[in-house]
Parts: sequence; structure tokens; C-alpha cells
Amino acid sequence: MMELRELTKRYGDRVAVDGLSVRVQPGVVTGFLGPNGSGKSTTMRMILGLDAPDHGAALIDGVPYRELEWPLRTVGALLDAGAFHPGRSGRAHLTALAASNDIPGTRVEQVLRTVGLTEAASRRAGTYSLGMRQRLGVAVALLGDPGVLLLDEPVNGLDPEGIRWIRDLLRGLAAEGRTVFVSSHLIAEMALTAHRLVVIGRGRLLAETTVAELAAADDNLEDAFFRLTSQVTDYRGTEAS
Ligand SMILES: Nc1ncnc2c1ncn2[C@@H]1O[C@H](COP(=O)(O)OP(=O)(O)OP(=O)(O)O)[C@@H](O)[C@H]1O
Repeated sequence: MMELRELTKRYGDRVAVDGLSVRVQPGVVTGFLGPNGSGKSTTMRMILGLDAPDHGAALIDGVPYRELEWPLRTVGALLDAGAFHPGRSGRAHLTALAASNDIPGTRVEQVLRTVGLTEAASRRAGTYSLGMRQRLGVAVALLGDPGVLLLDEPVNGLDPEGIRWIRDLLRGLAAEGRTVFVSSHLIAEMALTAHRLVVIGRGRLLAETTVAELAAADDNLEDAFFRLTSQVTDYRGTEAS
């Protein structure tokens, strides 16, 4: 279970996250949607203790991330797929993380198999393609067999097979009773992956509902999303002139 209580973050006079209160339930995939700059990454960073809130709190199983005794065994996160030493192999990266979190080494081979990187595990991670880096990031998230998973744009860089794989993986993890919170810009993909949605704009909660309910409010989920966010979209392109 994960709970955001009036979570607020300011950068100078800009409010990036503005009094966000949400309970993210276990057992289903919850999608986290919002236009560019709406505060999704800032929210994820605060949940993971990488940014301190100015007000409010993000709680995992009732406590802030920084107070968790074994963070990797409680929360698995994929935020920045490039966050590893490029000279280390995928296996060495996972082995080091496992050792520092008191996770048995056998788990490393399990997660490598889950993400399909067994063959590439001894190669330097710096030589991995974008999709392979995403897979290594997912392996890190799964390493501690956590009850809560937090993923920022997990399908970024994945091929169609990889996109379907991550969709099935996330749904399977939720079906095991885990809390799965996943941000994405791909509304059609969220419609296939998520059961619930949290939609924000300019750091504020716009909707917390099911995919089915939101889609039923308009012709489809995309139209419903545009209607919700039309007043809070800061960055819009125009046609080329
Ligand atoms: N370190 C920072 N310093 C100053 N402003 C920041 C910082 N990080 C984020 N912001 C601002 O906070 C707001 C929210 O940004 P954030 O990256 O959380 O949005 P997002 O929803 O993840 O965007 P995107 O969909 O484009 O990834 C934006 O206005 C951004 O410019």
C-alpha cells in the first residue's frame, strides 16, 4: 500500500506538486498520467526519498521511504534506466545491489531470466541498447521481490514484444497482490495495462478513478484525458509553418 498525503514540492516560486493526496491500492496496476511538466517524476522522486517534500508525506506501508529498513525489499523502482556503472556487467550490477541489501545471489539469475537478459548478463551494461537498459532497470526493481513497484515510463525504448511483455509482467505482479504504480504518456498502452488511473495536471489531482469509468465519460480514454487536462497543459506544439 502506498499513500500520498498532501504531498507538495516547490522549486522557487513554481509549485511542481500541489497538495497531492492519493491512496494507491494493492492488487491492481495504477497508471499515473499527466501532461509534460505536471509533476509525475517529482512525485515519484519524493516517494523514493530522492527529493524532500515541502509539505505532506509519501508513505509506503505506513512509513516514509527513508525509514524503510530494507528499501529494495519493500519498494522496487525504475526511474532512470541509465542509472548504473557502464563498465560493469548487468550481472555484476545486480550482484552488487543484492549483496548490499542482503538478497541471496540466486535471485540475480532469477530476475535476469524474468527480464530476458541471461544471454547478455556478462556484457558491460554500457553496451546495452535502450531496451536492454530498461530491462536491466526492471530487473533491479524486481530484485528484492518487493510488495510495491514504482515505474516511470517503463515501456520507453522497448520493442512491441517488450511492450507486451512489460504489460503482462505488471498485470501479473499486481495479480499477486502487489501495489504497482506506473507513469506513462501512452494513453492507449495504459488502457491495456492499468485498472485504475491517477491523473494530475500542474501538480494537482484531476482524477482518481478506474480506466473503465474514465473512458465511459467520453468516447474513449484519450478524449477523456484531453478533456480533463485541457486547462492545465503547459506545452503544446503547433503545425510546421
Ligand atoms: N530540479 C528542478 N528544479 C526546478 N524545477 C524543476 C525541477 N524538477 C522539476 N521541476 C519543475 O517541476 C515541474 C514538474 O516536473 P516533472 O519532471 O515532475 O513533470 P513530469 O510530469 O514528470 O513531466 P514529463 O511528462 O515531461 O516527464 C516542471 O515545471 C519542472 O520544470
